[in-house]
Amino acid sequence: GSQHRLWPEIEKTVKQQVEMAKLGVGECGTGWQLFAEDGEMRMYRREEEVDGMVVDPLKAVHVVKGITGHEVCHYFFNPQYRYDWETTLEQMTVLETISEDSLLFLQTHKRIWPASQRDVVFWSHMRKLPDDQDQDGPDIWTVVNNSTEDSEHPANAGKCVRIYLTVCLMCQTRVDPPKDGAPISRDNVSCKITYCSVVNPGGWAPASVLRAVYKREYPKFLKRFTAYVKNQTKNKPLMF
Ligand SMILES: O=S(=O)(CCO)c1ccc(-c2ccc(C3CCCC3)c([C@H]3C[C@H]3c3ccccn3)c2)cc1
Repeated sequence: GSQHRLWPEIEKTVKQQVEMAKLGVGECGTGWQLFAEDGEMRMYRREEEVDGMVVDPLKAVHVVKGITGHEVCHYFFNPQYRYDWETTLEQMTVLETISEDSLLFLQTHKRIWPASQRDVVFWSHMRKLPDDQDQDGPDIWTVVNNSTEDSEHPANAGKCVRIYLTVCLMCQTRVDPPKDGAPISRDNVSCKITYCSVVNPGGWAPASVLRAVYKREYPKFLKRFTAYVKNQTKNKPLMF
């Protein structure tokens, strides 16, 4: 059918974000600093400011047993689950269904004192991609969220400061088949999750407050979200 106005941007951004997510934190020698560790989860950030505002890029890598990349992306992308795991969310609206794997969201996040309340408009796209580093392995599943304009919801028209974000959740599934040729079970799968995010707070907020919020919220978010997916899928058939 005819192309949606956002489709070219979605295509370009998804490819770009997946390539960046594949880059390790050791590579490109730039200053990724480890700021949180919990079991298999490692969280890194780079300290960056734009116009005096903290926009620290974040990259998290986590390995979770018993779930697949398709399942992780399914529960991250679909709006009906979001209030279960996104604790800083106050309001979420699906403004437009662009396609069955692309949605336009408006979200308001809980106010973080002393900063004013924030909202964000972003498109969200879920995609399966061949894993070029492991041709005969399972595909990569990804969800990319990227801020965009929406004429019905202009920035800073109400009480909220509009933020701008790009988020990439990239999932690589690993299957270790049982020796005895038994069918694949949850004990034989694990998922390597790479979560990259850059959030521009949109208006001034004290750097110390923002960095403290990110330090607290991001590890909590990834732990809570992955625990949610494990709990939701534990008695369901595997989704590859
Ligand atoms: O991955 S997603 O696309 C999932 C869909 O919801 C995503 C993640 C995070 C955000 C977000 C938006 C605003 C803020 C701040 C900035 C200044 C004041 C509010 C934060 C800070 C609060 C931190 C935070 C970190 C991680 C998770 C949630 N909260 C995070 C939005 C979307």
